Amino acid sequence: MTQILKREEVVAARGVRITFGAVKALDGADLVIHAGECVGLVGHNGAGKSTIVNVINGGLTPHEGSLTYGGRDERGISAARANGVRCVFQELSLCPNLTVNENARIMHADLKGWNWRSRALSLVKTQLQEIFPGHAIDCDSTIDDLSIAERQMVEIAISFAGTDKKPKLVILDEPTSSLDAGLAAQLMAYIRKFVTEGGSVLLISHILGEILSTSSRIVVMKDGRVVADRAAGDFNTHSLVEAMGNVVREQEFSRKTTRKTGTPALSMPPRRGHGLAFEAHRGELIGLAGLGGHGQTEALLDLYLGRNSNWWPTAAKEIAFVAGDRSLNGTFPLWSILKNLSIASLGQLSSRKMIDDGREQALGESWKKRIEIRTPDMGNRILSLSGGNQQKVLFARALATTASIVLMDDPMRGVDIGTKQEVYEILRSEAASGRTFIWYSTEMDEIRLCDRVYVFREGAIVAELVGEDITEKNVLAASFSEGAAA
Ligand SMILES: Nc1ncnc2c1ncn2[C@@H]1O[C@H](COP(=O)(O)OP(=O)(O)OP(=O)(O)O)[C@@H](O)[C@H]1O
Repeated sequence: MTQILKREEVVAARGVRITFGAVKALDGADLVIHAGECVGLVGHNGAGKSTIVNVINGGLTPHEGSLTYGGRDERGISAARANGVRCVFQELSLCPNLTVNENARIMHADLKGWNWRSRALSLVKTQLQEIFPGHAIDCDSTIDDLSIAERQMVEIAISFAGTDKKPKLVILDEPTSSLDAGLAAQLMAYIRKFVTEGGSVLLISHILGEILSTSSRIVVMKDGRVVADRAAGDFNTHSLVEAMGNVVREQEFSRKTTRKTGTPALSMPPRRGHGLAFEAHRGELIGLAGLGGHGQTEALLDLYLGRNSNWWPTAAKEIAFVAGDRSLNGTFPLWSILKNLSIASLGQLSSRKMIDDGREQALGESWKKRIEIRTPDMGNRILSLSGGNQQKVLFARALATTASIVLMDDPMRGVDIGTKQEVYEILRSEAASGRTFIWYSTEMDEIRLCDRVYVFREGAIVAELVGEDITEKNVLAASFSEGAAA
């Protein structure tokens, strides 16, 4: 610890206050980052993590408090950039209609002159290979053609890349939210190496395991303030959750052990003409597992839209969907939080074709309390919410419907641990009352909560795991084994 404090100060924000109307996003927060350390930053949804990132990155000027780079008082995005600060935002910020190398050019202004395209391409390719060895991203693609995980990987690679010199500090705001466990482990290994070589990383994540295993120091935020700042070795999961202001609850779930019987609520023949067929029965919690990008999202979309040529949902409106890419397919950015929540339930909120405002407000208030949507007013715009709180609204939108089947495409992305525990309980009790959930998750802890799990590989279902067989070892074995479904 003493050694860390003696290191060069890369950036220091002290006593920072930022308000948005009535909301105190930062209420006198301090964050100092030194060369050669990975600082883990954790806190509940809406604690102020992304806001302090925006301050350090020069995008927001503190209403009060000081900000220095290397001890010098400077302001603005270009000052941050000139001081070697790079940021991978929670809402990915690549230009979707440009190619990978064109995006690299935007982030690295010095990639100019003759042949810049091939230099940009080789910069990204080299960096991707260094962070995610063995990746299969086609770097000639337009960003639109990449999956959300691939976009996240490209943005991370562009941020760590250096045309002449490496960045001093890379801020990663929930960098693994769309990555599967294997890719997340590769990134964590790279961060450790980067830090050992003298670089600094500010790592924000709700996955406490990666914070504990990768950070040298952990800073905990609550309601716009730093409430703990200690060496990572001084924390364990339990103490970290407590410092965040949550109670650790043991997830005691009794899985359904009965075999599938009767007519399935939803079914689908083997995908890509091989592997196993898919079936979901009433009241089941079905997990879709496997490495990210192996066809789980496509399977959910086929189930929802009935695009599979051999199958058609009998009553599509009986199915609700929680989209995986919230900014692309989830939120209506110009609408209020309440309208975003109620849109899928208008039928039940209307009488004589008119929406009943009172019932709509009541629906909003009940979900606001139930999963703690942190806002002073549900009439505020959805984009005024922190990322995790937006995700909660999408989740509530699906659960508030009367749909008997709920499809979920990695719905807990960026949701804090306290809310996750709450949501797991809601899922379990709704399943017990007959709702069927089909849940793609990149987190093994969530897959373990399911009654039955289908493991995907190269677009097909290669294994079905039930009850006690749902283990990380079995999921990984099926994900990698050539003939798993044979
Ligand atoms: N542009 C904005 N307008 C109004 N309120 C905002 C705006 N940006 C952030 N806030 C509010 O500031 C608070 C802090 O938000 P912030 O995004 O920093 O939280 P966070 O800790 O990053 O949360 P998450 O874990 O969900 O990403 C929240 O209450 C949020 O609603």
